[in-house]
Amino acid sequence: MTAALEVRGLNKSFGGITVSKDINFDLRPGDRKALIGPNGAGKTTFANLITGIVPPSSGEIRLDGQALSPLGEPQRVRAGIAKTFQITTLFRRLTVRENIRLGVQERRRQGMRMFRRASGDADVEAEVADLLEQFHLSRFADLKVETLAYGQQRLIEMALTLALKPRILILDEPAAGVPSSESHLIIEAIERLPADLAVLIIEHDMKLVFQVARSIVVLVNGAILTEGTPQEIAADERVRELYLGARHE
Ligand SMILES: Nc1ncnc2c1ncn2[C@@H]1O[C@H](COP(=O)(O)OP(=O)(O)OP(=O)(O)O)[C@@H](O)[C@H]1O
Repeated sequence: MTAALEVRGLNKSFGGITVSKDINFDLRPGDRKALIGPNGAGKTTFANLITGIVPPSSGEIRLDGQALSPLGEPQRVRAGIAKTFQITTLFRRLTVRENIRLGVQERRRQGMRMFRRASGDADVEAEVADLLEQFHLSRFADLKVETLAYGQQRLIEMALTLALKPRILILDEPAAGVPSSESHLIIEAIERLPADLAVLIIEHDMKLVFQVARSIVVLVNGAILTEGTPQEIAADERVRELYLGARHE
């Protein structure tokens, strides 16, 4: 089966520094792939190359065989590539429901422009209710975002991103800043994502990575060191050195 997302020979340099080195990477429908690596390994840059925030120096990224290079960031979102919103983009004084409704309405507006398809308020509300349910946010629906725990705010971000109906979902540090007592909320939400969605998780929290990822890519100095199942990665001496070496010195 053709990969939904194919990255071939991707390179990126900032000035004289190469931050992405000859990256080859596939993401298929249903994948739960994690990208890990030490600070500065180039994980965020790789995500930014996929979403179109930064252009590559060379190489190619294709979605269903189509080169993404002509498309800017908003066009890639419309093509189905979405990265989680950051909390700063939530309207903190609006309720959870109002925030998610804005996301659904925005996607429908885009859709109408493209397909001239009319959609009623009832459809919007039904979709909002489904997203609230999926992320176990229904009981908080009419509370202001600012009153919720940080972990729940990160769930709202995820729900908003899902409102875009992406095919490729990039979760950029979904557990960052979330207290460990709330990290199960994030893990459960990832486990409940639609089965056919292609998911790439960039995360430092190894507990989360090993719990939700079915395959793990290790990036070091901009290059892929190895890719494997969680069991293979956990047993890989080079990876153990990377993560444990410093602590055992
Ligand atoms: N716009 C930019 N201009 C110049 N250098 C950059 C730019 N963006 C990133 N870099 C450099 O590229 C390298 C990789 O950064 P990147 O943020 O992609 O790594 P990362 O693996 O996501 O790190 P972290 O885990 O700390 O977030 C770093 O050395 C960084 O300083």
